Amino acid sequence: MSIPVLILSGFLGSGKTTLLLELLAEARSRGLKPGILMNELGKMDVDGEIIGGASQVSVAKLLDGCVCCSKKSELSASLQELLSQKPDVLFVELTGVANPEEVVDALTEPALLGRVLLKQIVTVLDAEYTLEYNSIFSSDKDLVRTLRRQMEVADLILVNKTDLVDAHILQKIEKTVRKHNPLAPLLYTQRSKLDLDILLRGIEPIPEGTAPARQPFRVVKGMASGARMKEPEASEHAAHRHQASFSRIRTFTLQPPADYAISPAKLEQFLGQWGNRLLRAKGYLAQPGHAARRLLQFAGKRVTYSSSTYQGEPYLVLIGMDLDESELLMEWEELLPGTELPTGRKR
Ligand SMILES: Nc1nc2c(ncn2[C@@H]2O[C@H](COP(=O)(O)OP(=O)(O)OP(=O)(O)O)[C@@H](O)[C@H]2O)c(=O)[nH]1
Repeated sequence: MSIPVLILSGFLGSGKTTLLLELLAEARSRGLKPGILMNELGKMDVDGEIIGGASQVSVAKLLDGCVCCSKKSELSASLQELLSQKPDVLFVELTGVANPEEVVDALTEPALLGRVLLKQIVTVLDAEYTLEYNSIFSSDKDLVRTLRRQMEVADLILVNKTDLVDAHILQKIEKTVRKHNPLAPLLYTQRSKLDLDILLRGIEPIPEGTAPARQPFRVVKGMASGARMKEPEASEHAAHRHQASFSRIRTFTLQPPADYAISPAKLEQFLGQWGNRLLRAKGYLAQPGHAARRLLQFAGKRVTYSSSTYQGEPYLVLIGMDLDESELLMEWEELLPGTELPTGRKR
């Protein structure tokens, strides 16, 4: 069974920790055991102290670095540590300058694939400062880009601290938000208070003895006889129903046949065709001329390859927003007939 993950993003001081405290209280009243991952930029673990003092829950902390960059490798290890304590739900609070998709990326590490399920990304906006942060005149480019990204990928947007601004500011914020995310529900909040059923609906205590999920929850296999999607076992269906992801960001795991080496040119053509809908891709694949699996990374529309010691089945994870599954599957099928066996034989 995969553990649902809620990602809390939003700029510094917008109200993420306040929301997390609300979520913890609600989770407790629902009999849920949460695990928390907190990421702080400074060395001082301020929020961890607040949370730790407030509840008896498993907390993992990544200090002095943003998960996007320096802490990325530790993120997967921390999440695994949290999972070993058998939580019913994971809350991940990001630093204000993190892109939520970077965490989604970490959720697709081999050790976590299929053990966690992204439920929703919540972005909290500070009503007092959002317009200023978003203005290209008063903010630096990176900051504006991050803020917009946080809005774009959100499944729910909270405009918080409404007590500090007038109604016309809220209207302007809504206009700005809608430019970047026309779909996500937008709520106005004070002290990050909302009907938390919106976030926790369908998350239930996991009965003792339930086996943890081992398989990727969405496996698409490329096969000579035609691609197919791995269907969940009958017993998994109920779990999948109530654990449905409500996120626009989805991950897909593509598995080429074990001994097919995919040429970089074809792979890049495949990756390039999704435009902005493909946020990131990575995986371990066989490549012509290389005996060992190669690590592929696709980020910011650039592809890089590096050597790896990975010895498992090859796979490619795609992280996309509004990616169409059947379209993806069709194109993946197209890609495979052109692949080459490592020996040079054509398929
Ligand atoms: N006036 C007002 N203050 C708020 C509201 N929500 C949160 N705060 C306060 O704003 C401050 C920052 O809130 P946090 O929840 O710590 O914000 P955060 O996003 O976790 O901040 P970082 O961890 O620095 O990124 C705290 O002092 C909160 O009590 C609100 O709706 N109105």
